[in-house]
Amino acid sequence: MAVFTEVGFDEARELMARLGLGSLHALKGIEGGIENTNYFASTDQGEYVLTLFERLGAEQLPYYLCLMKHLASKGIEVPEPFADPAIVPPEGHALEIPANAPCEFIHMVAGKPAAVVHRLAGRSELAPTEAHCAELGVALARMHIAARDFPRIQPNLRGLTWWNETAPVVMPYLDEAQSTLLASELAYQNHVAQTPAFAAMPRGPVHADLFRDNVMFAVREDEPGHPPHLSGVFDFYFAGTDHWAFDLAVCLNDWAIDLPTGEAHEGRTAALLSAYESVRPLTAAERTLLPAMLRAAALRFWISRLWDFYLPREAAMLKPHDPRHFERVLRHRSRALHPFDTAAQADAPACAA
Ligand SMILES: Nc1ncnc2c1ncn2[C@@H]1O[C@H](COP(=O)(O)OP(=O)(O)O)[C@@H](O)[C@H]1O
Ligand SMILES: N[C@@H](CCOP(=O)(O)O)C(=O)O
Repeated sequence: MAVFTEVGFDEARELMARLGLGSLHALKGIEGGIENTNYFASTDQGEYVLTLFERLGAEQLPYYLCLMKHLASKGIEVPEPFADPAIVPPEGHALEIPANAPCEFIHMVAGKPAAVVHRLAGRSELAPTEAHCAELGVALARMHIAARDFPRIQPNLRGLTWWNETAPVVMPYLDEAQSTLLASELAYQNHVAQTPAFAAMPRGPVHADLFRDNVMFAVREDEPGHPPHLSGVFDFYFAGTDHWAFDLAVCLNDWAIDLPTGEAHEGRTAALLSAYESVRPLTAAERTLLPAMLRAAALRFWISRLWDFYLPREAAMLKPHDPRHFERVLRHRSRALHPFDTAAQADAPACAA
């Protein structure tokens, strides 16, 4: 992440003590990421991550933090958030809890809503092999299934509505070819969203940003000297209720893409897909619409990168992502054949692009 908001050592020390996490001895701003302010916080009891939410309001945060808690309780490797013992969780069904009710996982730090979670062991694998993609595919499908009974609902805030709102904001910065691509792809995705196949695809809580840099791999304690395995998934702050196939497409567009060209890598695509399907086979509607979802996922990150690039925020440490990468991915995806077979391409909705 970037450090958008500086946190004083004394304020962090008081928070860690209040949460029962021990005595703070180091607080270090983290350079990766672009959405929130993150610090590694080391205490005499362990290693933690302090996140200050820069754009998200306190009414959206319970969804993310309670989802992480829900997944952790089902044995999915995610950072578990720490509760303020002074806040009593509201009773009743999650859907009946008012959005502004106090949430035990949200703390105020430097005037911003914040969370403290466990620091996951390991490091991200930024040059994934087919084996890494296969581990990711299994983890993603297990996560979808484990989240099925999560009782809260919150739309993907970076979904179709946001694309429609944000495209006109970035359009003035684009050249003619880019404007044409953006407008036609948006029209295509609005069309896809009206189709029966779209309505038929299964939905649930999805991560929606499960890129290489949001997954950790670590050597297992009982396998010293062996290669690292997937040890955890983090950064749930774009999660929302959306189609599982969209989430799968987000992963394929990062893990199974050749970064210099933006083209799909056949072996990594096959590894990720077949591993995912070894846990949860895709439905017929998902198979039909996977090419459209791959385009949707490319469009989503092209728009957000354009937005971050041309309308940047102040930050002490910020490395904006390159929007041209997802423009290239989108151009390839809108030309590509179906990842399963070419016959199924004919079943996909008419393409306006
Ligand atoms: N729970 C965690 N465990 C270990 N490292 C983490 C954790 N959360 C964040 N990080 C580190 O912080 C970096 C930025 O976090 P990220 O959530 O991607 O930020 P942002 O929300 O701003 O995109 C990650 O690349 C990772 O190195
Ligand atoms: N993964 C997104 C950006 C979101 O930032 P993250 O650091 O929270 O993953 C992209 O690559 O555009």
